[in-house]
Amino acid sequence: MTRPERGSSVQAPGQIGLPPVLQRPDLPVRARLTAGSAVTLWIVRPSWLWRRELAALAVLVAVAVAGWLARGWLGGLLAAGWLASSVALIPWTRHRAVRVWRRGRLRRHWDRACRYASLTTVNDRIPRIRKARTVPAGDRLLVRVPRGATVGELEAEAERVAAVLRVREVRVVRDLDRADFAYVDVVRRDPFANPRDPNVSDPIPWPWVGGGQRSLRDPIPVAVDDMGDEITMRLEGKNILLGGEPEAGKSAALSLLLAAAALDPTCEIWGFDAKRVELAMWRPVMTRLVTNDTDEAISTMEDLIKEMDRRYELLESAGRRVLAPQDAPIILMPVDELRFFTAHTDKKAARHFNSLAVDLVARGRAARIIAALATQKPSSDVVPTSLRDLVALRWGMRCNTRDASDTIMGAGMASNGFDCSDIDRRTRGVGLLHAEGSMPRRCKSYYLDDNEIRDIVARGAALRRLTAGDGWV
Ligand SMILES: Nc1ncnc2c1ncn2[C@@H]1O[C@H](COP(=O)(O)OP(=O)(O)OP(=O)(O)O)[C@@H](O)[C@H]1O
Repeated sequence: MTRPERGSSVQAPGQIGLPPVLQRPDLPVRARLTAGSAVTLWIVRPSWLWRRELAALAVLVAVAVAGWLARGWLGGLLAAGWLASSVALIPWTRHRAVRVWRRGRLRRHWDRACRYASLTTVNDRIPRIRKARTVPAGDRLLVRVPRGATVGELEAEAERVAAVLRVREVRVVRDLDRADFAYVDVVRRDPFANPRDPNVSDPIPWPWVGGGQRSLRDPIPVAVDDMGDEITMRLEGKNILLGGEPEAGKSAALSLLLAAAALDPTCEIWGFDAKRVELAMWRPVMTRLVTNDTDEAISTMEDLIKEMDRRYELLESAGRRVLAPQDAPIILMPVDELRFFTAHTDKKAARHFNSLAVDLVARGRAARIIAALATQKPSSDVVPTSLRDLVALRWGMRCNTRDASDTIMGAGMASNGFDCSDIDRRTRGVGLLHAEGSMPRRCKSYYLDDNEIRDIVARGAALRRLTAGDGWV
């Protein structure tokens, strides 16, 4: 007999003239309720889920009974009151009690959500919470799926689980080493929304703001994700593309990379700034700065390509494939407002710039030349696919459309749920950061104000003078 499709209905044979009877043959037949299963269903399972609360109640009752036995009913009342008020008044016990109660409530809600989402196995097991921690956006759980189930099934029902839990979203990511473990993010709120004034995006200070010398080879802290975890970025051997609508926070994000480069005195910065004011503050630590002059931009690009070829010749003559730190400095090439150069009205100049940029981005990584390209118009005429696909790191701030989002994040990303046009316009600096080998993460960049930038630039310039051999700073 062929099994009808899930959710379909068939007409049962009935008497002629009666309305058709719809059946749901796909519904599982319930087992008969025995005394044992009733006890399990209505007593054992709820008691297990309430076990911590029941244990606390049992202790309270035991203390009250002890008091009653010793001093009568007044003694019982006083003993129970003393225990309850001690737990409530001592901060340590109060926090612990609240935490235990919250965890218990989370487990009960999770249990109910999994059962409503039909995530039970044939022997009535559901994915179990092994660890839980509270994060700014809600809860992060480590969940183990029971035998016979897969993490994929939990992922497929994430939306249903979220609806039962009454939260914004439930995200499921399988553990790389264990197929039965999954990280589940229960997103209850937007941690980047400012509850005091939703129109103001509260800046998060950059952890390296007050520090001394740094290396661009180290992981650079750039953002905090919505689970409260810091996101770092390794720039060496990579390129990065930043895109988003005006005022979305691209220049602020780019300034973090510039700040890290400024604090590394061995690093050279060759900047392209079509708006003239975005990189102007960094001029003291820059080797070259091109503004809105396409001819100069092209000749600087050509110089960079010459430098790249010189580095490859050096490697060839030394019989090596990898450039050592002492061979040549890292060059950071920030471009603020890519559109001005790649989609310039002088089509010939724009084509020339594009071909140089593609060559530099394609071959520059091993020669330690890092391109950091920012654009406020993420469209294919501004960011040619031939250029975008060579860039490993993508950072999409709020975009106007799904297409614009896909131009930065990659084709099809928006329909897979990674859509920068979903980001709230008011939460400036929030975006999706897509690093190689991982899924894009929603995050908010750290922020440097003008005074902090001035301070970092002064320190960077002093470090450069010191490295160049000047005895004074
Ligand atoms: N991470 C952040 N935290 C807090 N505020 C931010 C953040 N990033 C940006 N902002 C706010 O948004 C404003 C615009 O940021 P920014 O200049 O970086 O945007 P942009 O995308 O480069 O804009 P444009 O394309 O017009 O140059 C900043 O002046 C700042 O007030």
